[in-house]
Amino acid sequence: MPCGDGCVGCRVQRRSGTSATFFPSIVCDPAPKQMETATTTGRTSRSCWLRSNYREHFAHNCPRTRTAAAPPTTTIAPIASKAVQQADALWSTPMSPDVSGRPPPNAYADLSADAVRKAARAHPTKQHAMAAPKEQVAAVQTTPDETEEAVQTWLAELTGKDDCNAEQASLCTKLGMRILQELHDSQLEPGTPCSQPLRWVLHGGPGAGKSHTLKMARKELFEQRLGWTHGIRFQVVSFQAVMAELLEGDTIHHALGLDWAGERNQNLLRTLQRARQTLQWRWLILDEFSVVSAELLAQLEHRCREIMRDLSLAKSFGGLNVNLCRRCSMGPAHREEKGEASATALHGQTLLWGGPTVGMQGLTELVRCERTGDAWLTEVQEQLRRGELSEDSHAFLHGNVTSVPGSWTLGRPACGTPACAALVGQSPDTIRRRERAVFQKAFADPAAIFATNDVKYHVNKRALSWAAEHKVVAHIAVARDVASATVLQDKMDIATEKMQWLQGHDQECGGLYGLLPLCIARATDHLDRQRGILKGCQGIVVGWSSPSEEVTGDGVALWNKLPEVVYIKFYTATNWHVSGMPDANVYPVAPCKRVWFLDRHKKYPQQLRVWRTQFPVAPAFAITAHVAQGQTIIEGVMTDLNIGLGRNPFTACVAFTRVPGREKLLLFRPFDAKPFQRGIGVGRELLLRHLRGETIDWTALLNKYCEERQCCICQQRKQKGAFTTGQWKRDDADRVCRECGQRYAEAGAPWQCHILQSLARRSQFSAEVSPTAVQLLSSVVGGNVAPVVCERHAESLVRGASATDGKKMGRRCVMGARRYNSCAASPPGPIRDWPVFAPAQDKSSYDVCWCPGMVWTPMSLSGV
Ligand SMILES: Nc1ncnc2c1ncn2[C@@H]1O[C@H](COP(=O)(O)OP(=O)(O)OP(=O)(O)O)[C@@H](O)[C@H]1O
Repeated sequence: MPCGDGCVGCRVQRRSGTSATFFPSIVCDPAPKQMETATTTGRTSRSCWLRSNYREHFAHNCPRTRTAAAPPTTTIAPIASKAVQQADALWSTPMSPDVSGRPPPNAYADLSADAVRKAARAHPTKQHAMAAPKEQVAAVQTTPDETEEAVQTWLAELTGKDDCNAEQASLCTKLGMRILQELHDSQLEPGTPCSQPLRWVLHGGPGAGKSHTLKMARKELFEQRLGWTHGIRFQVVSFQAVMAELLEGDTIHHALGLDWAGERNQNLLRTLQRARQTLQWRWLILDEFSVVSAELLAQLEHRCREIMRDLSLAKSFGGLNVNLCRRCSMGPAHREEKGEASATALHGQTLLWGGPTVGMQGLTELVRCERTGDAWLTEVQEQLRRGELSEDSHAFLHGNVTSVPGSWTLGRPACGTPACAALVGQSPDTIRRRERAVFQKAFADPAAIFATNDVKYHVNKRALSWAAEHKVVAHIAVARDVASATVLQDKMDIATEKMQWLQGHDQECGGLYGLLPLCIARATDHLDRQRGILKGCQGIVVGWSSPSEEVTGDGVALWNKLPEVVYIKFYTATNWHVSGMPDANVYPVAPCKRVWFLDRHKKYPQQLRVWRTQFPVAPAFAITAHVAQGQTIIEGVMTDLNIGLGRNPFTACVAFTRVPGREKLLLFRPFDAKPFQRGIGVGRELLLRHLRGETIDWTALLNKYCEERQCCICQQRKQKGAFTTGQWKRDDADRVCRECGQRYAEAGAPWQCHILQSLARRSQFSAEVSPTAVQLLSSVVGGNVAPVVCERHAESLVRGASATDGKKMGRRCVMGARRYNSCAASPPGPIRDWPVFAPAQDKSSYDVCWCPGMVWTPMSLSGV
């Protein structure tokens, strides 16, 4: 993050009273505290950024709106609206007058959309590396280069390589040794037992070079030295398509044919086809497995057993060598069907925790951050990752007072930059203004990475300022919403309604934008696997077939009717060319139609159906952290660490760790340090220790984290989850587990007697107050004392045997009461301190049996 006019080396000094404060990073205008909530309020916040433009346009184009009186009122929660205002303020650059009403040249207007689309459907001129060939030859292929010598030469060269550090070399050696072992095994006599496959984990912090190492091993060893082909001898998979694209691999689901739809027979057929293609797989490399749930890992393993030629059921992953690449970053992004969850999750966990025979055999840890040489940034990244953000780092990030100095040494900025020296003595506001001027210019283009889709949606408003800055007209594709007959009956003013739909969140409208600015775009679907245009793939709109209706003004052109295609130049791993197109990597994207429901929050059946037609792309000014995983973004990143206490801090860390240096990082707004100071769950560290082969004191951990308490009914000791919160918190011995409670509730006897501790039917509780007890109490307090019915307790009596109710009520069954009364002659505790009850005025008000809990409950007696 630069100080002054772009110096990257120092932290700008500013005077504040007697102490010097520093600005290592740039933070845009401090936002009010409530902004935090805006991040978490979800989708209540709506963009109104084009409303006025569109309203005007709509009024001229839709006859029904001319008579429609009131403009639509969009309700925006006050807190959320502040977030919108801030985004608007940041990117509300006025449109350039030069471009107003002047459409940009469209070199693609004359192309025939149909012909181009037909050409795009044909196979790409160059096969994209990522997509596995549709049908591999089933016959076993041998590669002549597959020799021990080839492997050993490569291993020997590793030591002299500049781009391979010691830990990375250690993993490469591991892979190489395994290949040598397999080559050796292939020489053995048939029937001789072979060595165990390698199941290994590669772990490291952000930017440690995990993907780099895997790529190196794949390209240099597998492909160049051994002549292996991806998809035939080895497979690289990842959970998300964008991650897979980065590694030139494939998604887990696609590569292994998971979750196929259709008939079972069809699936079996496809499984057979897949098995033919995977006949010679020897290696499976899974990147970013920290976002893979235990269920999916189990499914993957199961599918490997199904499709691999090794028929031994005892072998995990069907006898494949498996390399899992892991970052301690985010939680699983994937959840499986509930029905199967527990069984498959357990199996998935066994693969990690089960030890070398069934699971992972060990791990290699990459400890050096290779992405950035910025020691300060690396330290802050590590603090964020570990959940141990120091107060000083937090203060540095906000330009607040710190307890340690930055670059200010010996009365001058240590960086020696004149621009930084000029800032000395300036007011904090001036410094901030100048810094903002620097960052706003520098961060006009870079992607913003956010934890959730909601904030990301607002940041995409940058499209208008981007267009103004690049002196082009901002083209907005207006979605076409066709309402079903039920909607037309239900909604009286459909024109006004439609305007509001256009401003809705794309996630709620079939994943298609209502108003879609077309400049920098990102595919929201897999548009063409062969060419690597997958979900999340980025590109720039370069042209379109002429739209029939266009309204221009203020540097914005609204397309009332969508063009047949827009031409987008996609940045894919490999280059390709659609015949008939003037440029490489330009792809025609046609609008698609999706269904969404106005009453989506209602339980099924949803009836208010709307069909939306729009291009399946989104503005690419902002992406979610999940999409950004695994990328190194050298252009810079804008991110938001203001995530609120409930969110996962690791998601925010992903954005923070994508950059090669602090000057490439912009924090969207101030953030609270607390979510980043809560440490990380013990599980992550434990798994690492387990994989390292360290001895873990499981008994001590069980005692600490898996406390057990006894159920008074079944007498079994159970963990917290087996009790309701109230029962778990009980400090007496009458705790009842969920299972017992449920059993008694089903039998119609959910009320617990505090004397016998058993559960009983309501009829087993007497409606009479024991005369012995009244007599006893009267003798103690020296007057006519009668128990009083407490309506509050009476109410709780019928609700069941919760711990709190039980305590208040002192509920006892008839037998329990008898037993109590028989020993009540010598009640525990100082009798004189017993509470004195007002005499009952009207016995008829005693409609509930055991109301005077405080008098009758042994707990109350002993408690006073
Ligand atoms: N040994 C090395 N020498 C030089 N550069 C390296 C080395 N290892 C990795 N890099 C570079 O560091 C950057 C980060 O590497 P990579 O993306 O592989 O890290 P990662 O561990 O996968 O990161 P993350 O988990 O954050 O996605 C890349 O630009 C890569 O080229």
